[in-house]
Amino acid sequence: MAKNKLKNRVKDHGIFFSCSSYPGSSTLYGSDCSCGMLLSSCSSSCNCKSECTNKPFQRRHIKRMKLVQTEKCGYGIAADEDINPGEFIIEYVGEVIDDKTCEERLLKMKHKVETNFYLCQINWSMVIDSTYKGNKSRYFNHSCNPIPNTEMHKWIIDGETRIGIFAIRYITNGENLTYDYQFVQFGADQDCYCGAACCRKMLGSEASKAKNIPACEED
Ligand SMILES: C[S@@+](CC[C@H](N)C(=O)[O-])C[C@H]1O[C@@H](n2cnc3c(N)ncnc32)[C@H](O)[C@@H]1O
Repeated sequence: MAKNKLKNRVKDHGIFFSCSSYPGSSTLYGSDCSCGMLLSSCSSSCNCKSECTNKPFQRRHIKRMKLVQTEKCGYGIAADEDINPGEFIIEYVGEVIDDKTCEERLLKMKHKVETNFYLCQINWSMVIDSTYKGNKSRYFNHSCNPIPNTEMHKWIIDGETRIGIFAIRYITNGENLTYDYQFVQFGADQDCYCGAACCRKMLGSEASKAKNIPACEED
C-alpha cells in the first residue's frame, strides 16, 4: 500500500512541475492552471508556489449550505449563499470500501428495505460509503439533465483520489443542490422524482410510459 502511494506521488510530480500558472490567477477548477486542468491540486513543488488558489481541498473553503426536507426525495441540501460557476462546494467524504464490502452492505440494506443509498462508485475497486460517516454531501439528491447545478470531479491530491462537488452554473441562495448520479449511486429499481421534463429514469419506467412523459431530444 505504502509502495503504491509512493509510486503515485512520483507520478504527480510530473504534473506539478508543469504548472506555470501565475500567482493568484486561478480561482476556479483550473481554467488557467495546468494542474487544475488535469484535476490535480497545486502543491509546494509547483512553479506557482503558495499564492496559487488551485487547492480547493486543502483550502477547505466549503460553501454555506443547509439541510432541507424535500417534497419527494427525503432530505436534501440547499445553498445558503450565492455560488459562482466552477466554485468548489464541498468534498464528498465517507468510508472508502472495496467492491466486496459494498456488495455485502447493499445486501444488508436490501434486507432492511432501505430506500436511501449513500454509496458512490469512484472506480472499479473503490466505493465511498457515507451511510455511517460523512458530511453534508451525503444529502445531495440526484437530478437528470438539464436540472443539476453541481457536478462531481475526481481530483488527485498527494497521490490520493478525492471527490469534490463543484458548481456548474450560477446558483442562487436557497436553491437545492443536486448532481447527476449517473445511476451509480442509488437502487436501480427506484423511481426518480427530480422533476426534469426528460427524466431518464422515469422515461424508462412503466410509470412514465403510463403517464406519457415525452422523450428528450437526445433520446
Ligand atoms: C445520497 S442520498 C440523498 C439524501 C436522501 N434524500 C436522504 O433523505 O437522506 C440518496 C437517496 O436519496 C433519494 N433520492 C435522491 N435523489 C432522488 C430523486 N431524484 N428521486 C427520488 N429519490 C431520490 C434516494 O432514496 C437515494 O437513494
